[in-house]
Amino acid sequence: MSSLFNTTPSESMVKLKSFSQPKKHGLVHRLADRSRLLPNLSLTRVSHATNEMLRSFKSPALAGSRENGVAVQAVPSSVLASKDSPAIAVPSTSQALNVEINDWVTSSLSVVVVGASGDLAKKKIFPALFALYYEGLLPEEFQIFGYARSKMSDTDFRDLISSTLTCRIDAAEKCGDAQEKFLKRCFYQAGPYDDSSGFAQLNTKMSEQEVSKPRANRMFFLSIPPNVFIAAAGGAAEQCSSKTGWTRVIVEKPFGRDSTSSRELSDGLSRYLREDQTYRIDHYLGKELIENLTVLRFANLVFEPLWNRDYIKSVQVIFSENFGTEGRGGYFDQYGIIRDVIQNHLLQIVALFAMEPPVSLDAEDIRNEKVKVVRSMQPVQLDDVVLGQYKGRKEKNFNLPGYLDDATVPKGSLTPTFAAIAMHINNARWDGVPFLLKAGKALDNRRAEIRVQFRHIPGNIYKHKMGSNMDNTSNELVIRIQPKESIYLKINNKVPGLGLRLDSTKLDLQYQSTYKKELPDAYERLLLDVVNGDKRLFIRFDELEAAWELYTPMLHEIEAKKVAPELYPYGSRGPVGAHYLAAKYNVRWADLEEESL
Ligand SMILES: NC(=O)C1=CN([C@@H]2O[C@H](COP(=O)(O)OP(=O)(O)OC[C@H]3O[C@@H](n4cnc5c(N)ncnc54)[C@H](OP(=O)(O)O)[C@@H]3O)[C@@H](O)[C@H]2O)C=CC1
Ligand SMILES: O=C1O[C@H](COP(=O)(O)O)[C@@H](O)[C@H](O)[C@H]1O
Repeated sequence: MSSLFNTTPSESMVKLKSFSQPKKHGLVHRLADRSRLLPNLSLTRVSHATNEMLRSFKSPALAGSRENGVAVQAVPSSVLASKDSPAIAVPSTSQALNVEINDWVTSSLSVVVVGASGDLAKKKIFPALFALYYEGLLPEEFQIFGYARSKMSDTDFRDLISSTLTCRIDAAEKCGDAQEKFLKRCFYQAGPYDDSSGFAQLNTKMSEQEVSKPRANRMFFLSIPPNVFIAAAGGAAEQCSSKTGWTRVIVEKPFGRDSTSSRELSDGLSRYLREDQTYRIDHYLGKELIENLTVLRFANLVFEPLWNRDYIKSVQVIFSENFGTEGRGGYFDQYGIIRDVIQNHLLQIVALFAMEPPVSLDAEDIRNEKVKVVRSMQPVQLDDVVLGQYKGRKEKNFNLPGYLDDATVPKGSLTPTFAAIAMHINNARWDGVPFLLKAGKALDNRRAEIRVQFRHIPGNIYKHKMGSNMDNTSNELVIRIQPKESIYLKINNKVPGLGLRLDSTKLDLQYQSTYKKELPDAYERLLLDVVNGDKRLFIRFDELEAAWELYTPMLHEIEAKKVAPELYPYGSRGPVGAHYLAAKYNVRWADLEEESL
């Protein structure tokens, strides 16, 4: 427990700061917040966790409040000397403070990548950290520490990171110099995950670098297989918790295999970390178009009134990849596509899509609404599930391997690499609207999108001009998450000319041509949010529990009955069974109707 949790109210003082504007969100606003407040050493970002903590003091004078634009921040008296010109002093306590202070004048930031030799670290984490550094979004005093069992010197580690860094096309200026400076801030410590000795050495190494600022904030990314999550969290928390600032830990999925294992994992982690320190990442929540989903819904009058069972006939959330499990078969076989993609990424999208308007953009308000809608969903029935597994395909010039051809996949595995699922939300807004989720590997293209099918136009006076297939004439809203990020609305329009002929065309927002800016990777957004203590895009423990409750009985049934997946050829459109599932709900998979990307 942090010392602030242990201190009595009298040992802390409360700092009041007036904000003339309401709390803002988004990268630009966060930057604005930071630069606006940087000169003022009393800058503190008031997180929900801090407010919760303040409320728990139960003293009206000390309780946190945001009323009338006044944010209240608790700061230990040992840190702040005076209300107006706070002199910063190193807290005398030897315990971790975990105070929510992001004051980069007085604090340094250390980012520890546990599992630094691994695939995710190289593919996503180091490039994202460099992008944030290049954009000037990290504090002046920051350093990166790699931790893994592999033996490496600092130089080897810098070479490894260097091979992962690229410069953005639209931000290549002085990028080489920035890379060099970035690499000088990288250090490596080898050690085991299940023994605290290595973490103790890491702590020493970190402390040696964290000398220029009185406070050191520490952020850990557990980029390791789940069997070592708890041990590594324990080692990191016990040996490396910051004694002067906050300590936050990012945990990657999989968060268990079912309700029971997920709860065990949460319990294990909670032995070392409080919920407010734990950041469960779902990188789909960091994607630009997903971040935009709530903007689209709640900042445009035209959509929200239609966002219900009266106007929407079905919602489809589609994820497809045109490559197999290449290289990750060992991991994948223990999970399968439902646990790998649907239970987390696609369900999170559905929750954001279908939730009621939150009271505010505060992380807890959003997450409260997400939990509510997930808990309104029916647990998935096996009748509403179609499973598939890709098989090899031989053509004249190439040979595409099947899932079972992967040497790391057990012979005869029944693990699905494709699933289509119908879900139902039992609430007043969505009663009777099928949510069709589809995810597959080794299909004919790579895409992720949300497709909203609107109902037919009642009493349509143009019916005779529109052809007999009413589905082709209904409006459809498509939110393409990737690639070629876009939002378009299919509408019926008069074909220009003297006659009266209608066709279906698009009101089309293409990000590439409209914004002319390379979009940040999801990990950049999410890592920055952790730095800023913003939990809006991270999964709360009760959300996770509710999510597993929807899928666990069905997953167990599949395993108990040894349900065989329908085979589909590598590079195809997936198993035929998926069409029957859609037909059962009187809809078609809309991605199949459209030209491929
Ligand atoms: N890669 C990806 O695209 C994604 C990964 N994830 C999740 O992120 C985490 C990291 O993924 P990824 O980087 O692919 O994982 P890796 O398999 O590459 O493992 C990361 C590191 O952990 C160590 N390690 C590997 N296997 C074991 C083991 N059995 N016991 C102890 N240590 C081991 C290795 O380092 P060393 O031997 O040096 O200690 C390895 O470099 C996982 O939880 C994964 O499920 C989530 C989404 C996507
Ligand atoms: O979490 C995962 O996501 C990736 C797909 O992520 P994307 O950002 O490239 O769309 C998926 O390939 C992987 O199996 C899964 O674990």
